[in-house]
Amino acid sequence: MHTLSQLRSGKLKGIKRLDLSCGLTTFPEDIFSLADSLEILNLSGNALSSLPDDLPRLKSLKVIFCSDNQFDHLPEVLGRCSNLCMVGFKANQIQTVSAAALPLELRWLILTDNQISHLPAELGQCHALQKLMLAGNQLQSLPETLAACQNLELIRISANQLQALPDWLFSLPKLAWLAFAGNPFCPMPPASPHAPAIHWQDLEVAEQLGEGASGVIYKALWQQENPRAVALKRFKGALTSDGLPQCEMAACIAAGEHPYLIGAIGQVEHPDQHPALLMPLIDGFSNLAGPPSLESCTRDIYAQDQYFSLENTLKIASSIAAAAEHLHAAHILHGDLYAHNILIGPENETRLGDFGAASFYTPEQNLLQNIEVRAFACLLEELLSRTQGSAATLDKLANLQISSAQVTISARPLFSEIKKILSSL
Ligand SMILES: Nc1ncnc2c1ncn2[C@@H]1O[C@H](COP(=O)(O)OP(=O)(O)OP(=O)(O)O)[C@@H](O)[C@H]1O
Repeated sequence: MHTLSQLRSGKLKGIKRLDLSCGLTTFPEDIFSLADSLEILNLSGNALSSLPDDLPRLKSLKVIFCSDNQFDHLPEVLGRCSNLCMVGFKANQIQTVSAAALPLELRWLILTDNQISHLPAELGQCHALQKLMLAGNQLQSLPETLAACQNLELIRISANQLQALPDWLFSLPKLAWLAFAGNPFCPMPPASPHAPAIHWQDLEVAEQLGEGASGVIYKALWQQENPRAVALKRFKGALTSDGLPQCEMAACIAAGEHPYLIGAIGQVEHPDQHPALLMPLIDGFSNLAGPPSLESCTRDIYAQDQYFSLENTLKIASSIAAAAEHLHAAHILHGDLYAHNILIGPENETRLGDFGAASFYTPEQNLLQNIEVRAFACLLEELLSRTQGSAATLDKLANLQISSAQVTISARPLFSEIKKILSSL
C-alpha cells in the first residue's frame, strides 16, 4: 500500500502499480505525475464517487480497481481509456452502467455487490470479454447481445433477480466456469437431514489454514464425545464474488461424502456473526496451483518447476472426473472447477473443494454439465503441459482434452465417459 505523501514527494515516479486507500473523497491530481508509467491503479477502500474527466491522460492504464467506494454509476470516462482491459467496482452503490462507460478492450469486468438492474446492450460489443462478475445485483435479465462475447469463459450471475437461465449461455464456445445460484428461477436446495447441528461453543478455533477471497479457513477442535480435528470456513461477508454463503454451504452439504471431495460436516450457527461451514480437516495437503493473475485472467498459476509423471496426471484427472460425475449426478454444478480449488496430498491424492460458485440445476438444464467439462479440459491442458511420459498415452490424453473443449458443447463427452476413457489408459 502506498501513501499520499509518498506520491506527493515524487518518490513513486516510474511505478507501474499504485495502491492508495486512505479515505479519499476526491481523485488526487498527483496521480497524473505517474501518467507515463502507471498500468494498474487500485483506489479500493476509499470514499470516491467520481473520477476526473481527464483520466485518459493515464495513457498506459490497463487495470483500475475502485471497489468499496461510493460510486452510484460506472464512470463514463472509463470508456475513453483506450488500454483499459480490467475494471473492478465491487461493493459500491452502482445503479447505472451506460454504454459509454465500457472500454472496448475490456477482458475482465467486476461489478459484484451493487444495485444494477439493467446492463446496456453495448456490453455485447466488448468482444475481448473473458470474465464477467455480476453477483449480488438486481438484474432481472441480461442483454441478449452478450451472445456475441464469444471469448467469455467465466460468468458470475448469482444472487440476482433473474427469472430464467439465458439460452445464449449454451452458445458461448469457451464458457467453463458459471455461477447462478440465488436467483428466483433456481431450484431449492434439497434438505440435508443428515447434517448435524453444530454449536459455536463446541468449537475451539486454532491456527489459520488458508484464505481465499470469500473466507478464512481455520483448524479447529470440535468438542463432542470423541473430539475431532476439523476445518472451519468463516465467511468474510454476506456476499462473496461468486455468490451467497448460504448457497455455498447448501451445495457443499448436499454434495455428500465422496473420496475426492473435501466435503462438509455441517453449518455452524454463530449467535451474532455470519454462519460458518465445518469441514473435515485435510491435513498435509497443498493447493495444486494458485489462482489466476491479472495477466492470466482466467487461468491458474502453477509453480515454475511443477511437473507431473504421467501416472500422477492420470490420477489427478481421474479423481476430478469422478468427483464432478458425483456432483452432476446430484444436479450440482461446481462452477469453479480449477486447480486452485484442488488440494493435493503427498501421493497426489486429490480433493476438490470450494463450493462458492456451486449451483443446483434441474434435469432440463443438463447441458450445464458440458459447460463444466470445458473447465476440466482447461485443467487437463494445464496438467498435460507439465507432464512427461509415454508419447502414445499423452496423445490419447491430448485427444480427450481437445474433445472436452470443443466448440459444439453438446458434443463434449460427459464426466462418466471421461472417467471411462481415463481408466482405459
Ligand atoms: N477442509 C480443509 N482442510 C484444510 N485446508 C483447507 C480446507 N478447506 C480449505 N482449505 C484451505 O483454505 C484455502 C481457501 O479455501 P476456499 O477455497 O474454500 O476459500 P475461498 O475464500 O472460497 O477461496 P476463493 O478465493 O477461491 O473463493 C484452500 O485453498 C485450502 O488451502
